Order: sequence, then C-alpha cells, then structure tokens
Amino acid sequence: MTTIDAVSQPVRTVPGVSLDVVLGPMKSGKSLSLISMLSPLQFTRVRHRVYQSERHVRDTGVTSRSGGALVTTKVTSLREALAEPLEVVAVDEVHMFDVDDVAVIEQLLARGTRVVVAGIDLDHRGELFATVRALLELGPDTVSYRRAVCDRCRDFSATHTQVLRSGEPFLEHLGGSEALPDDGTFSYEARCRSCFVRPAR
Ligand SMILES: Nc1ncnc2c1ncn2[C@@H]1O[C@H](COP(=O)(O)OP(=O)(O)O)[C@@H](O)[C@H]1O
Ligand SMILES: Cc1cn([C@H]2C[C@H](O)[C@@H](COP(=O)(O)O)O2)c(=O)[nH]c1=O
Repeated sequence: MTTIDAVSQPVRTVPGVSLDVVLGPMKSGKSLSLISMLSPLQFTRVRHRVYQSERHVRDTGVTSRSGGALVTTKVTSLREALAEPLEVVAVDEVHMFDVDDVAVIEQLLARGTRVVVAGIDLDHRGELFATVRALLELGPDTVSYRRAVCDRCRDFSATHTQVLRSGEPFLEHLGGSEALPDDGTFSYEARCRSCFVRPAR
C-alpha cells in the first residue's frame, strides 16, 4: 500500500508508484503537511528533492506559518527532476508551474518515482488553475483538500483565497500560471464560499 494520510504520515519509502496531492487556499496548512511528510526523509538514505518555482518570491524554502521548513530547489521547470535518480520528488506551489510541467510529473511516475505535490487549487477569481486541472487528470492516488479559517466570518471552512489590492478584491484575468507576488503588492485572505467575492458573470 503506497498511499499516505497526507496530513500526518511521513512519506513511506515502500516500492510502488504514487502521486499524492495536497490542495487548499492560502493558510490552510499545505506547507505544514509537506513538512510533516517530507522532513523525516532528510534522516534516511532516500534520494529526494523538494522543488519550488522561481516565481515564488516570498521565501527561499517551504516554510509554514506554524513553523518548520524544508530546503527547496528553485527551478523554472520541473524538467530538472528528470536529470537525477530521485526516489521521491516533492513539488510546492504547483500552481506556479506550467501545464507542461505536469507531463514531467507523469514521466517521473512512469519511472517509479514517488511524487507529492502541494498548491492552491482555486485562483484569485475562484477558477481552477490549469496546472492543477492537468494534475488531477493524472488520477492521483490521494487528494487532500485542506481548509483554513475564513478571515472574514471566522468559520473553519475557507476554500478560497481572496486577493486584495488596496483593500479591494483583485479580480483581473491573468494568463495561465501567472504568479501573484507575495511581496506586499497584494494582501491575501482565506475565505469561505459565502464570503468570497467572485468576478461578475
Ligand atoms: N485564516 C487562517 N486559517 C488557518 N490557519 C491560519 C490562518 N491564519 C494563520 N494561520 C496559521 O497558518 C498555519 C498554516 O500555514 P501554512 O502551513 O503556511 O499554510 P499554507 O501552506 O496552506 O499557506 C496554521 O496552522 C495557522 O497557525
Ligand atoms: C490566490 C493566489 C495566490 N498566489 C500566490 C501567492 C503566494 O505566493 C502563493 C501561495 O502561498 P501559500 O501560502 O503557500 O499557499 O501563491 C498566486 O500566485 N495566484 C493566486 O491566485
């Protein structure tokens, strides 16, 4: 059995192919999950690497607001992961990668690499990121949907991330996996379905 409880179980190193996906809005504990799953590997001989997109400028590694960190390799494309014989590959902020990078994940799975992926599923307009759609089309072994506390009504049911510019919902249409910087240009609130402001249809 190669599946894992994506919240609390470390990645197992038993033989087998599997893809585990952790999705949810900002502040929902995706980084916390990755850290709890991947951190034990540094004490093993398992060849592993955690990748983040160069588009992610907030920090240099996976860091959780609750504490904890993972060393990451920043890349423009996941193709680099094919260059070495890794047994476990983790991808953080997958929504910042391109749809083509999902084909790399497929190749890794085909060679027997264990892959764990985390990222936001729904963008600032409440739409599924194309990269996440392609990832789900691979048929992951597990998908863990995490929830945050809604920063408006305080219900523990936030599914969305409201992006605010000068305090107002930012709803402009952006291209593909264009990343929004977390450098103070925008502020981010976890919101439940009722409190999330969508673009007019
Ligand atoms: N609105 C919120 N909802 C839930 N947790 C929050 C919220 N704001 C801050 N936190 C803190 O953030 C932690 C999760 O942060 P993090 O692992 O960085 O999440 P993510 O990677 O999904 O953005 C929680 O354990 C909690 O301590
Ligand atoms: C909603 C949304 C967010 N982003 C960016 C902003 C942050 O840098 C990351 C998410 O960080 P997390 O706390 O680790 O979840 O994603 C984005 O690029 N596009 C969006 O729509």
